[in-house]
Amino acid sequence: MASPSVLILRTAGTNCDAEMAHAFSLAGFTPETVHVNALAGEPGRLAGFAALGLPGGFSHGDDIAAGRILAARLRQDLLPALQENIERGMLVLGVCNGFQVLVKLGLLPDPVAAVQITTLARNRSGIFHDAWHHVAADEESPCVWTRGLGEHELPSAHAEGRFTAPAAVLDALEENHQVALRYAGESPSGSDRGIAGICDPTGRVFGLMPHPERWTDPLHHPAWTSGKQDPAGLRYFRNARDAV
Ligand SMILES: NC(=O)CC[C@H](N)C(=O)O
Repeated sequence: MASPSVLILRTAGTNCDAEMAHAFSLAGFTPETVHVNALAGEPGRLAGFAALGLPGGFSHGDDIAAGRILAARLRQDLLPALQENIERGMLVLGVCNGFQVLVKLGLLPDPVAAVQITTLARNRSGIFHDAWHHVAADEESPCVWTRGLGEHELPSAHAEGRFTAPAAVLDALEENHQVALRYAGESPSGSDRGIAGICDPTGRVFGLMPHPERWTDPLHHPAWTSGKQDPAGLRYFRNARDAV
């Protein structure tokens, strides 16, 4: 079978696009990195891709709030095209700044409604947090990206990672198993209910604050010399490949 293609979306300030493209290619995808200006001029291009990746970084300098400006740009120029392609089965992954964009655009938690009902606020500590920690996937979640992952480690690097929403929204997300990923220990950001990542009701659209694309090789882990390292980050991308 031909290698499925993934569109990696970038704009001014994106800085994790190369790592994300590499992770997808290790899992068997053919990545193509496209600037938002090019895609906005030709939204029909999305139809040629099996998956869409929104990488981490500091899009538009995190001005106003992280992900806010790119989300507004996507709402203005690409929202119907994104919704149509999600509806036909396109997989979507937002990592860190990409998760912030998905949440602020409202593609998470529900791409059909596309209304913002959750946010990623400043970390409770008030500082940029950069460390490895334990996370746990909800095995009952429909999320295709986290299938079979259980508890594992991932690195994070963010200043605005505190997932928060009204209690009724959090209750609904938990009930539907849309909280696909939680911090297993203390949340580095102070997220409500330890939330690290959520998916849409179909499980195909997924966003998370930690960076799976930064752990695709045993040598990426700080304890690599212990020799016990199975790069869990790569499994997210392999799961997507299996789901295509
Ligand atoms: N690594 C990232 O994508 C960082 C996201 C965003 N700039 C923040 O600091 O919260």
